[in-house]
Amino acid sequence: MLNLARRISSSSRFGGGSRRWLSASIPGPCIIHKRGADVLHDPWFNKDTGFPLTERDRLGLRGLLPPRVISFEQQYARFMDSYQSLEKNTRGQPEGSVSLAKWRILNRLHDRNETLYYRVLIDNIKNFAPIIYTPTVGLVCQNYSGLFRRPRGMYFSAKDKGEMMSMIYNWPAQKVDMIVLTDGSRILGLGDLGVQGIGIPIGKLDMYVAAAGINPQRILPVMLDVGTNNQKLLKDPLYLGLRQPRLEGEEYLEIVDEFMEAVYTRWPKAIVQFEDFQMKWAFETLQRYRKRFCMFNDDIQGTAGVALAGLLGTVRAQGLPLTDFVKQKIVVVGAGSAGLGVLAQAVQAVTRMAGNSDAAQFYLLDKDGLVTKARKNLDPAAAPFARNPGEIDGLGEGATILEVVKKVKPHALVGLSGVGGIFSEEILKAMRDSDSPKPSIFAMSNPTMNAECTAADAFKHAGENIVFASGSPFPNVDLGNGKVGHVNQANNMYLFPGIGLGTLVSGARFISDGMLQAAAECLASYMTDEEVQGGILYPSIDCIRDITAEVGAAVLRAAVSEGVAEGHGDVDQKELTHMSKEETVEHVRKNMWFPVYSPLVHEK
Ligand SMILES: NC(=O)c1ccc[n+]([C@@H]2O[C@H](COP(=O)([O-])OP(=O)(O)OC[C@H]3O[C@@H](n4cnc5c(N)ncnc54)[C@H](O)[C@@H]3O)[C@@H](O)[C@H]2O)c1
Ligand SMILES: O=C(O)C[C@H](O)C(=O)O
Ligand SMILES: [Mg+2]
Repeated sequence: MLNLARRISSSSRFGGGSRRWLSASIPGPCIIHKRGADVLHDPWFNKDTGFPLTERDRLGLRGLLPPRVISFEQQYARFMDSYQSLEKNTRGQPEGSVSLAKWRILNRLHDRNETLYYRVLIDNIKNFAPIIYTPTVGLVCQNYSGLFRRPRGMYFSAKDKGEMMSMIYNWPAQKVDMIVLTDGSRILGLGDLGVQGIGIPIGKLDMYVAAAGINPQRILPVMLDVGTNNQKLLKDPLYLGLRQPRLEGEEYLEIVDEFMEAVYTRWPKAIVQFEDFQMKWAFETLQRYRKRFCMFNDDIQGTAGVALAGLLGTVRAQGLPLTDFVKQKIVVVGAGSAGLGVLAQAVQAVTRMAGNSDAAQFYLLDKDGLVTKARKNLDPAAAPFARNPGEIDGLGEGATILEVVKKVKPHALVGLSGVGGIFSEEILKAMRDSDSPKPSIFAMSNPTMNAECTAADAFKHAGENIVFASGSPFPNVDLGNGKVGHVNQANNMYLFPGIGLGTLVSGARFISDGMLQAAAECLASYMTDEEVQGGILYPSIDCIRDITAEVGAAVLRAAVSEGVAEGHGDVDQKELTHMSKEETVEHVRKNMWFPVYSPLVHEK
């Protein structure tokens, strides 16, 4: 519901520096250089029927709107009414078309009135996240060329080589804080969707606004269109991207290099989040840019922190001290950017706890089964996690998931394969013999259809005492007798907004391992013992702004202690250094934008 008691932002509509929030109830003015119909057609300034009469006079709007002024609260209620009517009227219709209808109504509001859009999004994040983010965003990407009405964000294609440095100045905002970039090559578990993958940066940045209060006037979704290898799209007459196979090798890297140079020439303090790149480019670009630019890869690094926080939670759920993490047997299915990122961070955690990684009992499987040192053409990125063939009771190269689960009896089974339903009934039943009293099953692949198993199947086959997490939301499971199987959403949305916000407010030059580790540790320690004992590993998405403020503060403090923070806005590095933990959280919170109608003041 609309929360009128919230604090309001005085500043952010200017795009000029992030001034502190006011606790007073009068929002600061906003300078506007347009008048008349141009104001109504700019979603950033538009208030629809909410323009007060004096403002209508000042901005030349008189006569362009019906005479009655409708308050923000009334507009909000009217939108929610139409949304709820849509829900009622589409009951019983196919889920996909209902979700798309919901996405359309939200998208229309986004296109028309950003203030109202972000306010309803923030207040109803639990209901709307599955529409603007996973799983519906996957469907939107699959149908993007048909759904396209208006552009959002920027598109740089292979045909723009040599032009990017000037093209970047076509973006109308003077300042950009946060960019989410994709090349569309691995969209969720849906594969190569080419230019249609732009839906992902848009959805991620909506989460940045909702969860981290990044000013929406300073976000930029970007599609790097280097072609697609998706034959269906290449043949589709409506496909909006380049009709050519993906660039490879140096040709590909030259495009990404040029884009990165262009971005940092115009906005040297912008943060770039790489999203949904196929594995080879995800690792290569992270390696290539992470010390030169302020960037991170969400699928590798954001996912790793969320998974590690969840896995540490499952140790606590068993009533064990955190240091027992080193004894956990964890099977990860999927050796891509996400699976390898998770294992790398888990190994780092073991090393911190035990002094070295010898104790780690992790098992990695890909499409060819258990990854061992006997693997032909073993991927160097997977090599550190390859087991010796036969070291566990005859488990050899390429052993199946079922064989591995039966022999290893893992404490946790983590799915990051992108393959829906791969945790079969037999595999889930085998988890009943796990060495853990509360076996964990993380079906983290997105969207819902690609989850390794459903929540209901996990509780049905693996038993009621499991701890369950999925990447896309599932409803809690009714176990009968008043008992409920809790579903956690192990999604990087719990970390990337805080990583971005903490980095921004710290003014860090780059994103260090220490900053990422601090983010994961903060999330891991967020839940109480009682909650984790009840199988609840992550906070409710309803309080995503609170957790993001905490994560952001942890990231900021790590940046300060590692000496990479340079300060942001009118708060310099020295001032950041002197803030207590509580003051840092408050400072991060104060930097969050919050949507209200600001008085508009026209300037030529
Ligand atoms: N929940 C989250 O926060 C989150 C974050 C990142 C990625 N993901 C999801 O994880 C999935 C994988 O992402 P990625 O970037 O690692 O993809 P990727 O393409 O880099 O890797 C996929 C891996 O799965 C393996 N695989 C394919 N079929 C398999 C099978 N039948 N059995 C075992 N392994 C198999 C492949 O060999 C590959 O190693 C996607 O569905 C994505 O949506 C979820
Ligand atoms: O986009 C998500 O929901 C999580 C993750 O980044 C993914 O690629 O699946
Ligand atoms: Mg992703």
